[in-house]
Amino acid sequence: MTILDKIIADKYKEVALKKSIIPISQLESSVLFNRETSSLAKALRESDTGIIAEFKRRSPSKSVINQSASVQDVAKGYENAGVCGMSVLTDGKYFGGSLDDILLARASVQFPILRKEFIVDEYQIIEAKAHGADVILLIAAVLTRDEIKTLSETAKSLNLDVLLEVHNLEELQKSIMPSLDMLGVNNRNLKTFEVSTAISKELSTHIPNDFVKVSESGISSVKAIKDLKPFGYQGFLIGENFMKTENPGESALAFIEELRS
Ligand SMILES: O=P(O)(O)OC[C@@H](O)[C@@H](O)c1c[nH]c2ccccc12
Repeated sequence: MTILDKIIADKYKEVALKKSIIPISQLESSVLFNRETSSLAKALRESDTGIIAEFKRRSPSKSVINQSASVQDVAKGYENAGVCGMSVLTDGKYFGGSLDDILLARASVQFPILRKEFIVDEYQIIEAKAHGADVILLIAAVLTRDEIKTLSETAKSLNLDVLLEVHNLEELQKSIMPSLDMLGVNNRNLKTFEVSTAISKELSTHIPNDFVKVSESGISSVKAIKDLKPFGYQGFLIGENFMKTENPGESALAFIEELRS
C-alpha cells in the first residue's frame, strides 16, 4: 500500500463521517457559498509571473515544514508579493491543514484560493465553496475518467475553476475533457515522492492549448521557471520553497522580484 492509497482510504472514511454530521443543505446556506468566485485560470493567463503560492505546514514526504506561520499573515504576505493565487492544504491527518485555513485566508485576501485536497466526493466540492475557495484540485491518479467528469462538472456548475493534476501520459490522456480549466503536471510522484521537473517538460506537448498548463512541486529557483516557460507553462505551484522560510510572504516577494528582473 502506498502513502497515496492510505490517504485515499482515510479520505473516504472522513467524508462519510462529515456527511453524517453536516448536511449539504447546511453548507449551501453559508454566506460564502453564495459569493462570486474569481478565476485562477484567468489570473494565470493575464500574469507575467504565474506564481501560485501554497500554505503547507507539513507533508508526508518532508514531515514538518512550518508549524508556526499563521495562515492570515502568509496570505497577506503572498498578496503583497503579487502572486496570482494561493493553494491551501486542507487535509488534517497528513498535511496539518483544515477548512478553517481557507476561511481565514479568505477573510484576509481577494485573490483566487485553491482548495488543495484529495477530492473523492462532490460533498468536498460543496465544502470548498462554502468555505470561500475559488478553485478545486482533482488528482487523476486516484479517480476514474467518469469520476473526473462528474466532479469537474459539479465544480463548474458552482462556478469553481478546476485544476486537474497528472503525473504520467496515461493519466493525462484519460483526463482530457472540456470541464477542466487547468492541467497540472505534478513534478512529485505521489507514490514514490521522487521529484523532477523533467516530467513537466515531457508531458507539455500532450496538453491541448485550451488548458492553462501548470507545473507543480519541487520548484525552488527562478531558473526552474525560466526553463519551463518555453514548454508553454503559465502557472507554477510553489509550496515548500516559501513555507520553509520564516517569512513565506517575503520569500515569495523576493522570488517574484528576481523572476521579473
Ligand atoms: O512544496 P512543493 O514541492 O513546492 O509542492 C507544492 C505542491 O505542488 C504540492 O504540495 C502538491 C501537489 N499536488 C499535491 C496533491 C496533494 C498534496 C500536495 C500536493
